[in-house]
Amino acid sequence: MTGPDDEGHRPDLDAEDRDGDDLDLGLGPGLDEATAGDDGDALTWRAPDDEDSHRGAFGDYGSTGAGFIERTFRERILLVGVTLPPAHDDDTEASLDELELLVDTAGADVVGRVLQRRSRIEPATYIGSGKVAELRQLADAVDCDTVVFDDELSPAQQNNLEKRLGRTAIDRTAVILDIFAQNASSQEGKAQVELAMHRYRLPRLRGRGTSLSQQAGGAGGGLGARRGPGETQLEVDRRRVLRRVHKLEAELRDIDQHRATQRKARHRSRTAHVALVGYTNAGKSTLLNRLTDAEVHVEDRLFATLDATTRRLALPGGETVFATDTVGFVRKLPHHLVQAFRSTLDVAAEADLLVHVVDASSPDPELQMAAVRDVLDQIGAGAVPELLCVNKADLTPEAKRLVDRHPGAVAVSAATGAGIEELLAALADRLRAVTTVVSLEVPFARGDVLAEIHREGEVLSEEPGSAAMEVVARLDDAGRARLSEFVVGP
Ligand SMILES: Nc1nc2c(ncn2[C@@H]2O[C@H](COP(=O)(O)OP(=O)(O)OP(=O)(O)O)[C@@H](O)[C@H]2O)c(=O)[nH]1
Ligand SMILES: [Mg+2]
Repeated sequence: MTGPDDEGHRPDLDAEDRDGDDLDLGLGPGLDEATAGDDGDALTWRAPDDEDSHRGAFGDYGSTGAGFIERTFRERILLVGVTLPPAHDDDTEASLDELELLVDTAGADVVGRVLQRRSRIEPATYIGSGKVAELRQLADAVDCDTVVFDDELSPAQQNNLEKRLGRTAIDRTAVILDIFAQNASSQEGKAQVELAMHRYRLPRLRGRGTSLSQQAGGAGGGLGARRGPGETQLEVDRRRVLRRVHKLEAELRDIDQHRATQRKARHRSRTAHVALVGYTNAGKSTLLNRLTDAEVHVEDRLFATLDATTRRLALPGGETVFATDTVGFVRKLPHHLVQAFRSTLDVAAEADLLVHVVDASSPDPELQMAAVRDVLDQIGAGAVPELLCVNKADLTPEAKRLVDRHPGAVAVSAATGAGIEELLAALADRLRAVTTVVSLEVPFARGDVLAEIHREGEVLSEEPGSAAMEVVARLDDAGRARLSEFVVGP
Protein backbone atom coordinates (compact mmCIF):
# COMPACT_ATOMS: atom_id res chain seq x y z
CA MET A 1 0.00 0.00 0.00
CA THR A 2 1.38 3.37 -0.85
CA GLY A 3 2.31 5.76 1.89
CA PRO A 4 0.61 9.05 2.60
CA ASP A 5 1.24 12.02 0.34
CA ASP A 6 2.68 15.32 1.52
CA GLU A 7 -0.36 16.29 3.49
CA GLY A 8 -0.25 12.99 5.29
CA HIS A 9 -3.28 11.63 3.46
CA ARG A 10 -3.61 9.07 0.80
CA PRO A 11 -4.96 10.69 -2.33
CA ASP A 12 -7.84 8.28 -2.65
CA LEU A 13 -9.12 9.07 0.81
CA ASP A 14 -10.60 12.27 -0.47
CA ALA A 15 -12.31 10.83 -3.48
CA GLU A 16 -15.94 11.84 -3.26
CA ASP A 17 -17.30 8.61 -4.64
CA ARG A 18 -15.80 6.62 -1.84
CA ASP A 19 -18.50 5.54 0.44
CA GLY A 20 -17.29 2.65 2.45
CA ASP A 21 -20.52 0.88 3.10
CA ASP A 22 -21.44 0.77 -0.56
CA LEU A 23 -18.25 -1.02 -1.32
CA ASP A 24 -18.70 -3.80 1.16
CA LEU A 25 -18.83 -6.53 -1.44
CA GLY A 26 -17.57 -9.31 0.76
CA LEU A 27 -14.67 -11.44 -0.41
CA GLY A 28 -16.05 -14.45 -2.24
CA PRO A 29 -19.28 -13.04 -3.64
CA GLY A 30 -17.53 -9.92 -4.93
CA LEU A 31 -15.26 -12.09 -6.98
CA ASP A 32 -17.95 -14.39 -8.29
CA GLU A 33 -20.29 -11.66 -9.28
CA ALA A 34 -17.59 -9.85 -11.17
CA THR A 35 -16.34 -13.07 -12.70
CA ALA A 36 -19.70 -13.68 -14.24
CA GLY A 37 -19.56 -10.40 -16.10
CA ASP A 38 -16.06 -10.83 -17.35
CA ASP A 39 -16.74 -13.08 -20.31
CA GLY A 40 -18.75 -10.40 -22.06
CA ASP A 41 -15.94 -7.97 -21.55
CA ALA A 42 -13.61 -10.06 -23.59
CA LEU A 43 -15.24 -8.85 -26.80
CA THR A 44 -14.71 -5.18 -26.23
CA TRP A 45 -11.47 -5.25 -24.38
CA ARG A 46 -7.96 -5.99 -25.48
CA ALA A 47 -5.18 -6.16 -22.97
CA PRO A 48 -2.10 -4.07 -23.51
CA ASP A 49 0.98 -6.27 -23.92
CA ASP A 50 2.44 -5.37 -20.59
CA GLU A 51 -0.40 -7.19 -18.88
CA ASP A 52 1.46 -10.44 -19.19
CA SER A 53 4.34 -9.27 -17.09
CA HIS A 54 4.35 -9.63 -13.37
CA ARG A 55 3.52 -6.01 -13.04
CA GLY A 56 0.41 -6.43 -10.97
CA ALA A 57 -2.47 -4.07 -11.09
CA PHE A 58 -1.33 -2.27 -7.97
CA GLY A 59 2.36 -2.11 -8.50
CA ASP A 60 5.22 -4.38 -9.19
CA TYR A 61 4.80 -6.75 -6.29
CA GLY A 62 4.90 -9.80 -8.48
CA SER A 63 8.60 -9.46 -9.02
CA THR A 64 9.97 -6.98 -6.54
CA GLY A 65 7.80 -7.65 -3.57
CA ALA A 66 6.26 -4.20 -3.29
CA GLY A 67 2.99 -5.08 -1.67
CA PHE A 68 0.98 -3.41 1.03
CA ILE A 69 3.81 -1.83 2.88
CA GLU A 70 5.95 0.98 1.56
CA ARG A 71 9.52 -0.02 0.90
CA THR A 72 11.19 3.19 -0.13
CA PHE A 73 11.31 4.16 3.56
CA ARG A 74 10.54 2.27 6.76
CA GLU A 75 6.93 2.93 7.57
CA ARG A 76 6.02 3.82 11.13
CA ILE A 77 3.26 1.53 12.27
CA LEU A 78 0.72 1.45 15.09
CA LEU A 79 -0.79 -1.91 16.03
CA VAL A 80 -4.36 -2.35 17.19
CA GLY A 81 -5.76 -5.43 18.92
CA VAL A 82 -9.16 -6.16 20.38
CA THR A 83 -9.82 -8.51 23.29
CA LEU A 84 -13.13 -10.29 22.82
CA PRO A 85 -14.55 -12.68 25.40
CA PRO A 86 -13.49 -15.30 26.35
CA ALA A 87 -9.96 -14.12 25.48
CA HIS A 88 -7.83 -12.16 27.93
CA ASP A 89 -5.60 -9.17 27.32
CA ASP A 90 -2.62 -11.51 27.62
CA ASP A 91 -3.84 -13.40 24.56
CA THR A 92 -4.22 -10.16 22.64
CA GLU A 93 -0.75 -9.02 23.71
CA ALA A 94 0.72 -12.34 22.56
CA SER A 95 -1.02 -12.03 19.23
CA LEU A 96 0.25 -8.43 18.92
CA ASP A 97 3.79 -9.60 19.73
CA GLU A 98 3.51 -11.93 16.79
CA LEU A 99 1.99 -9.19 14.62
CA GLU A 100 4.94 -6.97 15.54
CA LEU A 101 7.30 -9.70 14.34
CA LEU A 102 5.30 -9.97 11.12
CA VAL A 103 5.43 -6.19 10.57
CA ASP A 104 9.15 -6.22 11.26
CA THR A 105 9.62 -9.06 8.79
CA ALA A 106 7.69 -7.05 6.21
CA GLY A 107 10.20 -4.24 6.72
CA ALA A 108 8.41 -1.63 8.83
CA ASP A 109 8.77 -0.29 12.39
CA VAL A 110 6.18 -0.63 15.09
CA VAL A 111 5.97 2.61 17.08
CA GLY A 112 3.15 1.70 19.45
CA ARG A 113 0.18 -0.52 20.14
CA VAL A 114 -3.39 0.03 21.23
CA LEU A 115 -5.64 -2.49 22.92
CA GLN A 116 -9.37 -2.38 23.36
CA ARG A 117 -11.55 -4.73 25.34
CA ARG A 118 -14.97 -5.14 23.74
CA SER A 119 -17.90 -7.49 23.95
CA ARG A 120 -18.18 -7.57 20.16
CA ILE A 121 -16.61 -6.06 17.05
CA GLU A 122 -18.08 -2.73 15.95
CA PRO A 123 -19.44 -3.49 12.45
CA ALA A 124 -18.59 -0.13 10.91
CA THR A 125 -15.20 0.62 12.42
CA TYR A 126 -14.02 -2.61 14.08
CA ILE A 127 -13.19 -0.69 17.30
CA GLY A 128 -15.56 1.74 19.03
CA SER A 129 -15.83 5.22 17.57
CA GLY A 130 -14.45 6.88 20.72
CA LYS A 131 -11.45 4.64 20.40
CA VAL A 132 -11.07 5.59 16.76
CA ALA A 133 -10.82 9.27 17.74
CA GLU A 134 -8.27 8.40 20.42
CA LEU A 135 -6.33 6.33 17.91
CA ARG A 136 -6.28 9.24 15.48
CA GLN A 137 -4.78 11.50 18.14
CA LEU A 138 -2.16 8.95 19.03
CA ALA A 139 -1.35 8.31 15.38
CA ASP A 140 -0.86 12.04 14.82
CA ALA A 141 1.24 12.35 17.96
CA VAL A 142 3.63 9.53 17.06
CA ASP A 143 3.54 10.47 13.38
CA CYS A 144 2.66 6.99 12.18
CA ASP A 145 2.10 6.19 8.50
CA THR A 146 -0.09 3.15 8.80
CA VAL A 147 -2.31 1.47 11.37
CA VAL A 148 -2.34 -2.33 11.36
CA PHE A 149 -5.30 -4.19 12.87
CA ASP A 150 -4.70 -7.67 14.22
CA ASP A 151 -7.76 -9.20 12.55
CA GLU A 152 -9.07 -9.13 9.04
CA LEU A 153 -10.98 -5.90 8.40
CA SER A 154 -13.94 -5.93 6.06
CA PRO A 155 -13.53 -3.61 3.07
CA ALA A 156 -16.08 -1.25 4.62
CA GLN A 157 -14.33 -1.18 7.98
CA GLN A 158 -11.02 -0.52 6.29
CA ASN A 159 -12.52 2.30 4.27
CA ASN A 160 -14.23 3.91 7.25
CA LEU A 161 -11.12 3.64 9.39
CA GLU A 162 -8.92 5.21 6.74
CA LYS A 163 -11.30 8.14 6.44
CA ARG A 164 -11.34 8.73 10.16
CA LEU A 165 -7.70 8.02 10.82
CA GLY A 166 -6.46 10.02 7.84
CA ARG A 167 -3.91 7.35 7.00
CA THR A 168 -3.63 3.85 5.64
CA ALA A 169 -5.35 1.14 7.66
CA ILE A 170 -4.48 -2.45 6.89
CA ASP A 171 -4.90 -5.78 8.65
CA ARG A 172 -2.84 -8.80 9.63
CA THR A 173 -3.79 -10.50 6.39
CA ALA A 174 -2.26 -7.71 4.32
CA VAL A 175 0.96 -7.91 6.32
CA ILE A 176 1.22 -11.66 5.77
CA LEU A 177 0.44 -11.28 2.06
CA ASP A 178 3.13 -8.62 1.90
CA ILE A 179 5.75 -10.94 3.39
CA PHE A 180 4.73 -13.75 1.06
CA ALA A 181 5.07 -11.37 -1.89
CA GLN A 182 8.59 -10.45 -0.82
CA ASN A 183 9.63 -14.05 -0.29
CA ALA A 184 8.13 -15.69 -3.37
CA SER A 185 10.83 -16.76 -5.78
CA SER A 186 9.54 -19.59 -7.97
CA GLN A 187 7.14 -18.94 -10.82
CA GLU A 188 4.46 -20.87 -8.99
CA GLY A 189 5.05 -19.10 -5.67
CA LYS A 190 4.85 -15.70 -7.35
CA ALA A 191 1.67 -16.58 -9.20
CA GLN A 192 0.08 -17.97 -6.03
CA VAL A 193 0.87 -14.86 -4.01
CA GLU A 194 -0.23 -12.50 -6.73
CA LEU A 195 -3.49 -14.37 -7.05
CA ALA A 196 -4.08 -14.19 -3.30
CA MET A 197 -3.34 -10.47 -3.34
CA HIS A 198 -5.74 -9.76 -6.17
CA ARG A 199 -8.50 -11.76 -4.55
CA TYR A 200 -7.94 -9.90 -1.32
CA ARG A 201 -7.83 -6.54 -3.04
CA LEU A 202 -10.68 -6.95 -5.45
CA PRO A 203 -13.49 -6.12 -3.04
CA ARG A 204 -11.33 -3.31 -1.69
CA LEU A 205 -10.91 -1.55 -5.02
CA ARG A 206 -11.97 2.02 -4.81
CA GLY A 207 -13.29 4.60 -7.18
CA ARG A 208 -10.42 6.94 -7.82
CA GLY A 209 -6.91 7.48 -6.59
CA THR A 210 -5.94 3.84 -6.75
CA SER A 211 -7.01 3.72 -10.38
CA LEU A 212 -4.92 1.22 -12.23
CA SER A 213 -4.61 3.16 -15.42
CA GLN A 214 -3.48 6.21 -13.49
CA GLN A 215 -0.94 4.21 -11.54
CA ALA A 216 0.38 2.26 -14.47
CA GLY A 217 1.00 5.51 -16.33
CA GLY A 218 1.54 5.38 -20.07
CA ALA A 219 1.85 1.64 -20.34
CA GLY A 220 -1.39 0.93 -18.57
CA GLY A 221 -3.39 3.65 -20.24
CA GLY A 222 -3.71 1.72 -23.49
CA LEU A 223 -6.76 0.58 -25.29
CA GLY A 224 -7.81 -1.78 -22.57
CA ALA A 225 -8.05 0.89 -19.96
CA ARG A 226 -10.53 2.91 -21.95
CA ARG A 227 -13.92 3.04 -20.40
CA GLY A 228 -16.86 1.61 -22.21
CA PRO A 229 -20.07 3.64 -22.38
CA GLY A 230 -21.46 4.19 -18.91
CA GLU A 231 -18.58 2.38 -17.31
CA THR A 232 -16.94 3.85 -14.24
CA GLN A 233 -13.23 3.79 -13.64
CA LEU A 234 -13.91 1.35 -10.83
CA GLU A 235 -15.52 -1.08 -13.25
CA VAL A 236 -12.60 -0.77 -15.63
CA ASP A 237 -10.24 -1.49 -12.76
CA ARG A 238 -12.20 -4.50 -11.62
CA ARG A 239 -12.30 -5.87 -15.12
CA ARG A 240 -8.55 -5.62 -15.45
CA VAL A 241 -7.88 -7.26 -12.14
CA LEU A 242 -10.28 -10.05 -12.99
CA ARG A 243 -8.50 -10.69 -16.27
CA ARG A 244 -5.27 -11.00 -14.39
CA VAL A 245 -6.93 -13.29 -11.83
CA HIS A 246 -8.18 -15.58 -14.59
CA LYS A 247 -4.79 -15.62 -16.25
CA LEU A 248 -3.09 -16.53 -12.98
CA GLU A 249 -5.68 -19.21 -12.29
CA ALA A 250 -5.02 -20.75 -15.69
CA GLU A 251 -1.26 -20.56 -15.15
CA LEU A 252 -1.59 -22.28 -11.79
CA ARG A 253 -3.88 -24.94 -13.23
CA ASP A 254 -1.15 -25.82 -15.72
CA ILE A 255 1.48 -26.02 -13.01
CA ASP A 256 -0.88 -28.08 -10.89
CA GLN A 257 -1.42 -30.56 -13.71
CA HIS A 258 2.29 -31.02 -14.05
CA ARG A 259 2.51 -31.55 -10.30
CA ALA A 260 -0.33 -34.08 -10.41
CA THR A 261 1.59 -36.08 -13.02
CA GLN A 262 4.63 -36.13 -10.76
CA ARG A 263 2.45 -37.17 -7.84
CA LYS A 264 0.96 -40.01 -9.84
CA ALA A 265 4.43 -41.26 -10.70
CA ARG A 266 5.37 -41.19 -7.03
CA HIS A 267 2.15 -42.90 -6.11
CA ARG A 268 2.78 -45.66 -8.62
CA SER A 269 6.14 -46.28 -7.03
CA ARG A 270 4.19 -46.81 -3.79
CA THR A 271 6.92 -45.14 -1.85
CA ALA A 272 5.56 -43.69 1.36
CA HIS A 273 5.36 -39.93 1.55
CA VAL A 274 6.13 -37.86 4.61
CA ALA A 275 5.34 -34.13 4.80
CA LEU A 276 7.10 -31.78 7.21
CA VAL A 277 4.52 -29.33 8.50
CA GLY A 278 4.54 -26.79 11.29
CA TYR A 279 4.48 -23.20 12.38
CA THR A 280 6.61 -20.77 10.43
CA ASN A 281 10.24 -20.65 11.63
CA ALA A 282 9.88 -23.96 13.52
CA GLY A 283 12.87 -25.43 11.67
CA LYS A 284 11.20 -27.56 8.97
CA SER A 285 13.72 -26.67 6.27
CA THR A 286 16.64 -27.13 8.66
CA LEU A 287 15.27 -30.56 9.49
CA LEU A 288 14.85 -31.57 5.84
CA ASN A 289 18.42 -30.43 5.20
CA ARG A 290 19.59 -32.44 8.20
CA LEU A 291 17.74 -35.55 7.02
CA THR A 292 18.63 -35.29 3.33
CA ASP A 293 20.91 -33.31 1.07
CA ALA A 294 18.09 -30.95 0.18
CA GLU A 295 19.97 -27.68 0.71
CA VAL A 296 16.75 -25.76 1.18
CA HIS A 297 17.21 -22.11 2.07
CA VAL A 298 17.06 -21.60 5.85
CA GLU A 299 16.61 -18.24 7.50
CA ASP A 300 15.59 -16.83 10.85
CA ARG A 301 12.69 -15.17 9.15
CA LEU A 302 8.97 -15.85 8.97
CA PHE A 303 7.83 -17.61 5.80
CA ALA A 304 11.30 -18.21 4.42
CA THR A 305 9.94 -21.21 2.50
CA LEU A 306 7.04 -20.87 0.09
CA ASP A 307 7.77 -23.76 -2.26
CA ALA A 308 7.53 -27.45 -1.56
CA THR A 309 10.81 -29.33 -1.85
CA THR A 310 10.75 -33.15 -2.00
CA ARG A 311 13.74 -35.41 -1.36
CA ARG A 312 14.31 -39.12 -0.90
CA LEU A 313 15.00 -40.07 2.66
CA ALA A 314 16.60 -43.37 3.71
CA LEU A 315 15.20 -44.86 6.91
CA PRO A 316 17.04 -47.23 9.20
CA GLY A 317 16.22 -50.66 7.82
CA GLY A 318 16.95 -49.57 4.32
CA GLU A 319 13.61 -48.40 3.01
CA THR A 320 13.28 -45.10 1.28
CA VAL A 321 10.48 -42.56 1.63
CA PHE A 322 9.80 -39.18 0.09
CA ALA A 323 10.01 -36.22 2.46
CA THR A 324 8.62 -32.82 1.58
CA ASP A 325 9.30 -29.48 3.24
CA THR A 326 6.54 -26.97 2.79
CA VAL A 327 5.23 -23.52 3.62
CA GLY A 328 4.89 -22.71 7.32
CA PHE A 329 1.66 -21.83 9.05
CA VAL A 330 0.71 -19.00 11.38
CA ARG A 331 -2.26 -18.04 13.50
CA LYS A 332 -5.02 -16.52 11.35
CA LEU A 333 -3.32 -17.61 8.14
CA PRO A 334 -5.21 -15.67 5.46
CA HIS A 335 -7.92 -17.68 3.80
CA HIS A 336 -6.86 -16.28 0.40
CA LEU A 337 -3.36 -17.61 0.87
CA VAL A 338 -4.58 -21.03 1.92
CA GLN A 339 -6.71 -21.11 -1.24
CA ALA A 340 -4.03 -19.84 -3.57
CA PHE A 341 -1.44 -22.21 -2.11
CA ARG A 342 -3.79 -25.14 -2.39
CA SER A 343 -1.58 -27.20 -4.69
CA THR A 344 1.46 -26.66 -2.47
CA LEU A 345 -0.53 -27.53 0.64
CA ASP A 346 -2.07 -30.63 -0.95
CA VAL A 347 1.22 -32.34 -0.23
CA ALA A 348 0.21 -32.52 3.42
CA ALA A 349 -3.27 -33.85 2.71
CA GLU A 350 -1.85 -36.60 0.48
CA ALA A 351 0.99 -37.65 2.76
CA ASP A 352 1.04 -41.01 4.53
CA LEU A 353 2.41 -39.33 7.62
CA LEU A 354 2.94 -35.78 8.82
CA VAL A 355 6.01 -34.82 10.79
CA HIS A 356 4.70 -31.89 12.79
CA VAL A 357 7.72 -29.76 13.67
CA VAL A 358 7.23 -27.49 16.68
CA ASP A 359 9.72 -24.92 18.00
CA ALA A 360 10.11 -25.66 21.72
CA SER A 361 11.74 -22.27 22.24
CA SER A 362 8.79 -20.27 20.89
CA PRO A 363 6.74 -18.23 23.37
CA ASP A 364 3.80 -20.65 23.32
CA PRO A 365 4.49 -23.95 21.53
CA GLU A 366 1.09 -25.44 22.44
CA LEU A 367 -0.71 -22.48 20.87
CA GLN A 368 1.38 -22.85 17.73
CA MET A 369 0.56 -26.55 17.59
CA ALA A 370 -3.13 -25.74 17.84
CA ALA A 371 -2.82 -23.16 15.05
CA VAL A 372 -1.07 -25.72 12.84
CA ARG A 373 -3.80 -28.28 13.44
CA ASP A 374 -6.40 -25.66 12.54
CA VAL A 375 -4.77 -25.07 9.18
CA LEU A 376 -4.33 -28.83 8.64
CA ASP A 377 -8.07 -29.22 9.16
CA GLN A 378 -8.73 -26.40 6.70
CA ILE A 379 -6.66 -28.07 3.98
CA GLY A 380 -8.14 -31.52 4.48
CA ALA A 381 -5.09 -32.98 6.21
CA GLY A 382 -6.68 -33.21 9.64
CA ALA A 383 -6.95 -37.00 9.54
CA VAL A 384 -3.42 -37.77 8.31
CA PRO A 385 -1.45 -39.49 11.10
CA GLU A 386 1.05 -37.20 12.76
CA LEU A 387 4.42 -37.62 14.44
CA LEU A 388 5.23 -34.69 16.70
CA CYS A 389 8.82 -33.54 16.39
CA VAL A 390 9.82 -31.10 19.12
CA ASN A 391 12.65 -29.07 17.62
CA LYS A 392 15.29 -26.67 18.96
CA ALA A 393 15.84 -28.93 21.98
CA ASP A 394 19.32 -27.41 22.18
CA LEU A 395 17.77 -24.11 23.24
CA THR A 396 15.37 -25.05 26.01
CA PRO A 397 14.46 -27.73 28.56
CA GLU A 398 10.86 -27.05 27.54
CA ALA A 399 11.48 -29.57 24.72
CA LYS A 400 11.65 -32.41 27.23
CA ARG A 401 8.49 -31.23 28.96
CA LEU A 402 6.65 -31.13 25.64
CA VAL A 403 7.73 -34.68 24.84
CA ASP A 404 6.52 -35.81 28.27
CA ARG A 405 3.18 -34.17 27.68
CA HIS A 406 2.77 -35.67 24.19
CA PRO A 407 3.30 -39.42 24.14
CA GLY A 408 5.00 -40.57 20.96
CA ALA A 409 6.71 -37.21 20.37
CA VAL A 410 10.45 -37.01 19.75
CA ALA A 411 12.76 -34.17 20.80
CA VAL A 412 15.44 -33.16 18.32
CA SER A 413 17.76 -30.38 17.40
CA ALA A 414 17.78 -30.01 13.65
CA ALA A 415 20.68 -27.61 14.14
CA THR A 416 23.00 -29.91 16.10
CA GLY A 417 21.66 -33.27 14.94
CA ALA A 418 20.75 -34.41 18.45
CA GLY A 419 17.80 -36.81 18.48
CA ILE A 420 17.78 -37.30 14.72
CA GLU A 421 18.37 -41.05 14.97
CA GLU A 422 15.46 -41.40 17.37
CA LEU A 423 13.35 -39.38 14.98
CA LEU A 424 14.23 -41.64 12.05
CA ALA A 425 13.47 -44.74 14.11
CA ALA A 426 10.12 -43.27 15.19
CA LEU A 427 9.39 -42.33 11.58
CA ALA A 428 10.07 -45.86 10.39
CA ASP A 429 7.88 -47.25 13.19
CA ARG A 430 4.98 -44.94 12.49
CA LEU A 431 5.14 -45.56 8.75
CA ARG A 432 5.03 -49.28 9.36
CA ALA A 433 1.87 -48.67 11.30
CA VAL A 434 0.19 -46.71 8.50
CA THR A 435 1.18 -48.89 5.56
CA THR A 436 1.47 -52.67 5.58
CA VAL A 437 4.73 -54.44 5.09
CA VAL A 438 4.16 -58.09 4.21
CA SER A 439 6.30 -61.15 3.60
CA LEU A 440 5.57 -63.26 0.54
CA GLU A 441 6.87 -66.51 -0.92
CA VAL A 442 6.69 -66.72 -4.67
CA PRO A 443 7.50 -69.94 -6.56
CA PHE A 444 10.58 -69.47 -8.73
CA ALA A 445 8.54 -70.17 -11.83
CA ARG A 446 6.14 -67.28 -11.17
CA GLY A 447 8.01 -64.37 -12.64
CA ASP A 448 4.62 -62.82 -13.44
CA VAL A 449 3.74 -62.65 -9.73
CA LEU A 450 7.09 -61.08 -8.88
CA ALA A 451 6.48 -58.49 -11.56
CA GLU A 452 3.05 -57.82 -10.12
CA ILE A 453 4.47 -57.27 -6.63
CA HIS A 454 6.92 -54.76 -8.07
CA ARG A 455 4.08 -53.01 -9.83
CA GLU A 456 1.72 -53.04 -6.88
CA GLY A 457 4.03 -52.01 -4.14
CA GLU A 458 7.51 -51.25 -2.94
CA VAL A 459 9.79 -54.25 -2.70
CA LEU A 460 11.96 -53.87 0.39
CA SER A 461 13.90 -57.11 -0.05
CA GLU A 462 13.92 -60.05 -2.42
CA GLU A 463 16.01 -63.16 -1.79
CA PRO A 464 15.93 -66.69 -3.10
CA GLY A 465 14.92 -69.11 -0.32
CA SER A 466 15.11 -72.88 -0.37
CA ALA A 467 11.80 -73.43 -2.14
CA ALA A 468 10.74 -70.02 -3.37
CA MET A 469 11.62 -66.38 -3.74
CA GLU A 470 11.23 -64.63 -0.36
CA VAL A 471 9.95 -61.14 -0.78
CA VAL A 472 9.25 -58.38 1.75
CA ALA A 473 7.17 -55.61 0.28
CA ARG A 474 5.07 -52.65 1.25
CA LEU A 475 1.56 -53.22 -0.10
CA ASP A 476 -1.74 -51.51 0.29
CA ASP A 477 -4.79 -53.49 1.37
CA ALA A 478 -6.03 -54.13 -2.17
CA GLY A 479 -2.65 -55.38 -3.37
CA ARG A 480 -2.33 -57.55 -0.33
CA ALA A 481 -5.74 -59.09 -1.01
CA ARG A 482 -4.90 -59.79 -4.66
CA LEU A 483 -1.64 -61.49 -3.74
CA SER A 484 -3.02 -63.22 -0.65
CA GLU A 485 -2.18 -66.76 -1.81
CA PHE A 486 1.54 -65.84 -1.67
CA VAL A 487 1.45 -63.91 1.61
CA VAL A 488 3.13 -65.81 4.44
CA GLY A 489 3.39 -63.20 7.15
CA PRO A 490 2.56 -59.74 8.25
N1 LIG B 1 19.06 -23.33 17.89
C1 LIG B 1 18.40 -23.93 16.90
N2 LIG B 1 17.99 -23.22 15.84
C2 LIG B 1 17.33 -23.87 14.86
C3 LIG B 1 17.04 -25.25 14.93
N3 LIG B 1 16.35 -25.59 13.82
C4 LIG B 1 16.22 -24.46 13.10
N4 LIG B 1 16.81 -23.41 13.71
C5 LIG B 1 16.85 -22.02 13.25
O1 LIG B 1 15.54 -21.54 13.18
C6 LIG B 1 15.40 -20.63 12.08
C7 LIG B 1 14.29 -21.09 11.15
O2 LIG B 1 14.67 -22.31 10.56
P1 LIG B 1 14.00 -22.81 9.20
O3 LIG B 1 14.50 -24.18 8.96
O4 LIG B 1 14.16 -21.80 8.13
O5 LIG B 1 12.49 -22.86 9.68
P2 LIG B 1 11.20 -23.21 8.79
O6 LIG B 1 10.27 -23.98 9.67
O7 LIG B 1 11.61 -23.86 7.52
O8 LIG B 1 10.63 -21.76 8.56
P3 LIG B 1 9.71 -21.16 7.35
O9 LIG B 1 10.15 -21.78 6.07
O10 LIG B 1 10.01 -19.71 7.43
O11 LIG B 1 8.30 -21.47 7.72
C8 LIG B 1 16.75 -20.60 11.39
O12 LIG B 1 17.46 -19.49 11.88
C9 LIG B 1 17.39 -21.88 11.84
O13 LIG B 1 18.80 -21.81 11.84
C10 LIG B 1 17.49 -25.97 16.09
O14 LIG B 1 17.29 -27.17 16.25
N5 LIG B 1 18.15 -25.25 17.03
MG1 LIG C 1 11.38 -23.28 5.64
